[in-house]
Amino acid sequence: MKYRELFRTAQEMVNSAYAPYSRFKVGAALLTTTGEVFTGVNVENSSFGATICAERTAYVKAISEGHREFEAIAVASSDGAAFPCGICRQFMYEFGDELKIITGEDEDHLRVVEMKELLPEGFRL
Ligand SMILES: O=c1ccn([C@H]2C[C@H](O)[C@@H](CO)O2)c(=O)[nH]1
Ligand SMILES: [Zn+2]
Repeated sequence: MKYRELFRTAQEMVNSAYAPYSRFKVGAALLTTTGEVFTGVNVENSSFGATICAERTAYVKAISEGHREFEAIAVASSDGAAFPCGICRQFMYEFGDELKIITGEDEDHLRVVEMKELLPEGFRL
């Protein structure tokens, strides 16, 4: 299953997270509609509000390389299933409400949900 592999890529990223404050490490793997994968981790900061989540790191990398269309994002953490936070939901909604979000405790317990379920009636200009 393609999403299983994407989730494994997210899991492989967890150790690269910079999370000295929360110790909650997150890895993400973002699949474009043309088949490229961009990874990301959470990067925390002494000024806590400056922290960027793994999901947005992956998006920023992909968008800055010219990509705009995304099929799915897998999210893995050092401590069980992680669903994207509210800021990330809004950030990702900008690029489509049909994105699949793959998360779970491990690759045998994956959940696949759609962006429009995570952020119904989302805001877009
Ligand atoms: O889906 C999530 C949820 C949380 N975090 C990060 C932000 C912060 O560094 C830490 C604790 O909230 O986890 C993510 O990267 N993605
Ligand atoms: Zn977030």
